[in-house]
Amino acid sequence: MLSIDQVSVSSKEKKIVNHVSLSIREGEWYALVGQSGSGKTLLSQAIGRMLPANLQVHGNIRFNEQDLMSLTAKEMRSLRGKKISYIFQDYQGSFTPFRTIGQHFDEYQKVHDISDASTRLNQAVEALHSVGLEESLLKRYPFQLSGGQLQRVSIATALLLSPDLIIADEITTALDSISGHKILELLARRQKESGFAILFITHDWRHVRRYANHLAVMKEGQIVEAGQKDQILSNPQHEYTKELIKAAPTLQRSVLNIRKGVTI
Ligand SMILES: Nc1ncnc2c1ncn2[C@@H]1O[C@H](COP(=O)(O)OP(=O)(O)OP(=O)(O)O)[C@@H](O)[C@H]1O
Repeated sequence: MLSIDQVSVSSKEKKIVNHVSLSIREGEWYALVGQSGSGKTLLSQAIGRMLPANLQVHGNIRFNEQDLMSLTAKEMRSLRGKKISYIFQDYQGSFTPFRTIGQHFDEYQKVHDISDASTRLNQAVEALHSVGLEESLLKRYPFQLSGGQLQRVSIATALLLSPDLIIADEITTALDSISGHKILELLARRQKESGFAILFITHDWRHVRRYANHLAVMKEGQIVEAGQKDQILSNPQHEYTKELIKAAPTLQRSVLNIRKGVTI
């Protein structure tokens, strides 16, 4: 469904993402890991044409047989949210403090041409229920919600229009570990129900181990290794992947388990 072919992202000074290729299939949970600054976020922003204005992108990005690089800005805006949605680490930044949660939903729906007010309300209530939240939250302001609740609202909004691909960029980093765990369990449940694919950017190997089917390892703007998660965890080829796995102590046990044939 998503095919990235020889994509580079450059500033005037340097190439930051360097000829990256990867493809994500329907319903897949595709993890992208790698050191800080390796270009994971910029690559994910390039997909939705959300890059900062000082950066240029080259290469081919196809989504459901559509060439994303050739879409107009308007076509791209309509595709974002409907077909490809983002969930960010900085969920606070996704909300305007003086607007209620209901007004956030309403605005998002209006941008996507849902013109009937009662349809918008019903859809928002259903979306909140689907992430385990009460309808009464619609009247509240973002500061009246916990971090976990706000991130649930972000997920509900991202899933509102039933996209085919969710891009989730370190979505649990700002949460405590229990809230983070609940958020990922929720995302996994919604994925089972709806069948969307996820590009999942993370530093946490425990999350890779638990949720991903596929894995790509990025270093200094390039993908150094990609493949089925179990295969890479049990038999990493690149030195950098080996180093990363070694640096994640809890993963060591899991790798041993894979080698012994225990499912992780
Ligand atoms: N607008 C920009 N102009 C120039 N360089 C940028 C810009 N945005 C990001 N960079 C640089 O590009 C590199 C890659 O950034 P990116 O945010 O994609 O890394 P990352 O792998 O997502 O890191 P992290 O895991 O810390 O989020 C970094 O060195 C960053 O400083």
